[in-house]
Amino acid sequence: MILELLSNVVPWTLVAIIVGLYYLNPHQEIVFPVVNAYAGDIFRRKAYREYKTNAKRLIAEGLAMYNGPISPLVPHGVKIVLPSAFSDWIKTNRDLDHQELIKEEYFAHLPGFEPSYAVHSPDGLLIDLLRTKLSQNEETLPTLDQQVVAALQHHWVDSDSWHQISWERDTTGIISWAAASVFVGPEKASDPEWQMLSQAYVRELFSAVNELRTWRPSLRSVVQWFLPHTSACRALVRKARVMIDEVVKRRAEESDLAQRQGRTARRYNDVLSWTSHMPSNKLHLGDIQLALAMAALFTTNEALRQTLIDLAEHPELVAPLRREIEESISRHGLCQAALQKMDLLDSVMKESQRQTSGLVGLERKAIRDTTLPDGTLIPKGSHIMVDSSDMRNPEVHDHPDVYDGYRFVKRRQAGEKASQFVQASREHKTFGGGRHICPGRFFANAELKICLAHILLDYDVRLKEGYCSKPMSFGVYAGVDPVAEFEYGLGCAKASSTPEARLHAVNSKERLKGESHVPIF
Ligand code: HEM
Repeated sequence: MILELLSNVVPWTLVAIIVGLYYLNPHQEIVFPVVNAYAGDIFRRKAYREYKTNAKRLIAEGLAMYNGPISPLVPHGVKIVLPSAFSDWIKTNRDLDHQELIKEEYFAHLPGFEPSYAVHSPDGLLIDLLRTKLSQNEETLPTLDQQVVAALQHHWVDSDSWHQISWERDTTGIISWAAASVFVGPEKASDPEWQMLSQAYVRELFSAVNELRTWRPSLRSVVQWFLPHTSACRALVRKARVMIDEVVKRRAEESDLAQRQGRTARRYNDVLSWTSHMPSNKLHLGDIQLALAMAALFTTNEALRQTLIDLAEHPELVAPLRREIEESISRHGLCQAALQKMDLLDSVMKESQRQTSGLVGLERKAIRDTTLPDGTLIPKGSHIMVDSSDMRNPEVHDHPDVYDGYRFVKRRQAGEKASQFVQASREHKTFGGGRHICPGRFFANAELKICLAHILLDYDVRLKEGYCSKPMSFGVYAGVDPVAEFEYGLGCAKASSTPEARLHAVNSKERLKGESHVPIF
């Protein structure tokens, strides 16, 4: 009886849900011709598949069909419009593959960063992470800067001739490896499977956020089971949990063995180890890892990319920066104290941040009716954004549109208290502010300085001749130029200069690698 009832009701309920979803689907009207919208593809799974496997063909066919902007990628419901400049770029880029397209995907998703999706650091864990130093019995584990060197050696081409960067591989790869060495530990930092997984999760999550935003809030909890990016996120979470459980198990076995042999077990100093020993933690350790990757990768990567582009555009900064780095590391190697002495590098990084954050930043939702001191009422549920235009305000910065690597050194010398990279202020809100100010900024600072120190001492950088890079604006947001034609070479400029200069470069490289020093993490 019950079965009979169910068999009558269930199909009709399903049909009603599907029809309802179809008509309620609030996908926005797309102004430009869409090249992969298929009839009946409600959840855009087919569009997603096409995008994943045939993006190159989709774009080529789209461009052949329409001579103007197209929206080739809609699987997640986000319009990715390729204006003519991009069309040209795509036409001339000989080997466009999925990796290249990810650039478009990710810059279209910049607005996806919402504090509500960020992990909150339980018990100040992250702060601990960022401040802690290694203790004695951990010297066998690679330090953060050794991991950066390994990542650079792995990803960047070791050649004296100029080489065009692949942003996806050559910067995301470094940042992700460096961050993983502190988050998940040495076992997985360089593991390509973990690298692919954590980077894919970040991409899928931003896409999923945008994908969900195209549906009414009341439907999101249902459609999330069917949408491609949310499904991909769930699959990646499952995989991450398995991988992290394996590491935890292996560490436990290693510790048991050491105990049985009467040795002191190796002590890991990474988020994985800390969270696994934290009784109050109720989250799966794999979930914490993914949440951290989400908060740390995109943001730090953008900062590295913009700084590299600015250095390439301002070669006059390179020599003083190299000098500063060499002087700072000459006594103790690349340690925390050395990083603190790199004032110019700090200023350059902050100035580069100013280039892409000059518009409007943080997004918030009012959780109750709130009246501001001047009487303005912000009704509950309103989405508000914090105006960051002071970063480009001539009353705050002299010649705000000019890139000045020394800007924040000068402000610091003039007695300004909030001019360091990690400091947030009313005028400079790239790390947010108040209770939720980014707890990862100290780590980002160290990671970026270490990466840049190695890059500056080992490589020469430049933009392809004639290329002029500009940050990209997306509505109220700004992001790093995703297609900047940036080149690097192992001592190219030095090779073409004097033999002494070349020797000097080699010496710096050896000094960075060889000297034993107090590790940072
Ligand atoms: C240059 C790199 C980075 C930038 C520009 C950045 C920016 C931000 C911003 C704007 C927020 C929101 C703050 C607010 O709501 O007021 C935030 C939050 C957060 N960031 Fe970062 N971040 C960076 C790197 C990192 C790194 C490396 C980590 C991890 C080690 C991290 C972990 C977090 C976490 C956990 C939060 C949430 C804090 C909370 O909600 O209480 N961030 N970040």
